[in-house]
Amino acid sequence: MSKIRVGTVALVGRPNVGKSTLLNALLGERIAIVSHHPQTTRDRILGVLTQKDAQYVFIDTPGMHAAKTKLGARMNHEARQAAREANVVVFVTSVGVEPVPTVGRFDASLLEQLKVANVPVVLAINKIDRATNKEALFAVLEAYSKAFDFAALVPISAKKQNGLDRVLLEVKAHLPEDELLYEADTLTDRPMRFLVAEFVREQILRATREEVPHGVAVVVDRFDESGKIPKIELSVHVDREGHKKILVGKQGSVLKEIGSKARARVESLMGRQVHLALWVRVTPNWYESDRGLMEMGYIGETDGSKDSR
Ligand SMILES: Nc1nc2c(ncn2[C@@H]2O[C@H](COP(=O)(O)OP(=O)(O)OP(=O)(O)O)[C@@H](O)[C@H]2O)c(=O)[nH]1
Repeated sequence: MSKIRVGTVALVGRPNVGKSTLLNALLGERIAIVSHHPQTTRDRILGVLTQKDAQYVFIDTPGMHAAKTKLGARMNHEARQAAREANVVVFVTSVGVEPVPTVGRFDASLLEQLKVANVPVVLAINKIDRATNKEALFAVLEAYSKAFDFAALVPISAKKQNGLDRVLLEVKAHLPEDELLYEADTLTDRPMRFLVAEFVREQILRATREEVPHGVAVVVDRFDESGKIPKIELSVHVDREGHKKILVGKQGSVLKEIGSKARARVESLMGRQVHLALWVRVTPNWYESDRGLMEMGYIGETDGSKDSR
């Protein structure tokens, strides 16, 4: 097989800057979950994009942030790890309606961490579609280029799919020459049951907005493909009784909507009809204990102690 540019690319940035939207736009498929809530992403998602002359293996890192809970510490750890392992980092930041020509405190501290990682970093300034004052973007670019020695600086809109080819081009320039890591038609290495749980979690975050925060975990209890129509059963663990009430809604209306929207996404990805059943269970403080995190699949048996810092 002839050699092309191949390597891993970590998407790093504060919560809510649009990393998952960017990943989905680059892949042309919605794998990562997107919501208005910060810190939607909890796991690293491996998405693979294969083009004629390059294969990009993307890691979608959870937004790095000050750790308040064990789950937070876990996310920080994953993000740093991803940056260390990657051939190239795409550092995503975003601008508002009126772009501010300074590097925020959060971004500055993340960039400090990246200096240590010593990998090429491409800056993607996202959400430029929101900026009414486009001129102000130049000052933003200048501020960032003073703060860090970026391999390239690219203004983008993940939502409107602007600037994405430029990002890929700049990333490709720093990927090593190698043979394909994955078959050309691979989209993700994540098992379908993981994606199904993520799709349900996405719909929960969308349906409940601020009322049910991040104390929610989705676990697949049964994934049975033996029949004509696959049967998937999931438990939704919430922190307290009040959250269960909100999630279920009047006569089950909210849960029904979550289930049917998630099912539609699963069916579209699997290309076939599925049965999907959801149960809501109250499991207080699951995210504050190693055991809880382990049971929900956020940490493995061996790394529990490492992340209890
Ligand atoms: N206007 C605009 N909104 C965007 C753009 N990209 C993402 N968004 C929105 O920003 C919000 C956060 O997007 P996500 O992709 O979930 O952000 P994230 O960085 O993955 O967030 P975490 O999972 O918290 O790390 C969503 O409401 C997106 O629709 C963009 O280019 N323009």
